[in-house]
Amino acid sequence: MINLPSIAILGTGSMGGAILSGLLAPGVTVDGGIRVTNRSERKAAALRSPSVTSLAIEKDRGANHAAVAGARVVLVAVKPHMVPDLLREISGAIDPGAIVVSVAAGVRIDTMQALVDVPVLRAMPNTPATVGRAVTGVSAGDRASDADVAVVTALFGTVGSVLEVPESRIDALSAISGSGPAYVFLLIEELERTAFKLGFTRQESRVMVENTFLGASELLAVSGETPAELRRRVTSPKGTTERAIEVLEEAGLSALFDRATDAAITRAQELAAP
Ligand SMILES: NC(=O)C1=CN([C@@H]2O[C@H](COP(=O)(O)OP(=O)(O)OC[C@H]3O[C@@H](n4cnc5c(N)ncnc54)[C@H](OP(=O)(O)O)[C@@H]3O)[C@@H](O)[C@H]2O)C=CC1
Ligand SMILES: O=C(O)[C@@H]1CCC=N1
Repeated sequence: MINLPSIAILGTGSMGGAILSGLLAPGVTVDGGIRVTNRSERKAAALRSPSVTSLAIEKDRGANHAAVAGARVVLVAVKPHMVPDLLREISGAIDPGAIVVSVAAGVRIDTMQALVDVPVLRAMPNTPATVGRAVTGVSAGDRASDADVAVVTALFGTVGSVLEVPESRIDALSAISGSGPAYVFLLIEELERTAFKLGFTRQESRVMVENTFLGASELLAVSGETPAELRRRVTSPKGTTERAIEVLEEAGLSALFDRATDAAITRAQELAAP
């Protein structure tokens, strides 16, 4: 059983919504309730339930204020460029004993602590949070206590595993696990496209490729082997896989991943100082 204190989620889109699903999972209780906000009433209405007070800015300009008042945890999950204005808007309504946790890429703790009087922490989850399989990096600012870190760890523990990292590492973590699901989905898309080009139907391509990814992930999870060893077991000496892997390596796959993650880190730095 996980017990969490009252929480407000400001911006309940892909990421905020995934975290909300963790709060609503069996075995999790939130003392004092869950309040969430969005800009549009359409989105807010879809999230409303006996356990969730869901407010829309377009219906009530004071929605964020109302959500934050009395909350012990204020989770900020709007787009990075909106964070400073949002914090300015709510700073007067945040309880003195509350903490702010932001999942926004790039936006630094110092920047946020300059706008509110309470401790600020950053968290970088990923969308597998929706199915309870997130990896979340958590960084605490200098105002945060061990108890604050424990609350945030418990919060993100409802949607997967948590790693505490210094803030200096969070952009790199974001480039790996925050963005990582998109890299995996891109590979799946590409392999499905290739299967279709080789003459399989869309449906056949999907069955083959998606089950290959799911099966390989499951094998990695249960076998206790390294990915390198599992790859070796597929790659028969002088066989067909060896030929395919040679092509990927000759084309510079390793260098491409280095470049891609460097680009994500550079973008996070740009978001820090828009
Ligand atoms: N998506 C991901 O994989 C990850 C995202 N993040 C971070 O999460 C944050 C949100 O990203 P994501 O969930 O993808 O984006 P979304 O666009 O899906 O969600 C943002 C939400 O914020 C709402 N919103 C807009 N303005 C306001 C406001 N003033 N007050 C309250 N809510 C508002 C939007 O409502 P409406 O749609 O009605 O306008 C929308 O539901 C970003 O900062 C991103 O860096 C971090 C890790 C992973
Ligand atoms: O693309 C983004 O900016 C966010 C942060 C990590 C994943 N999605």
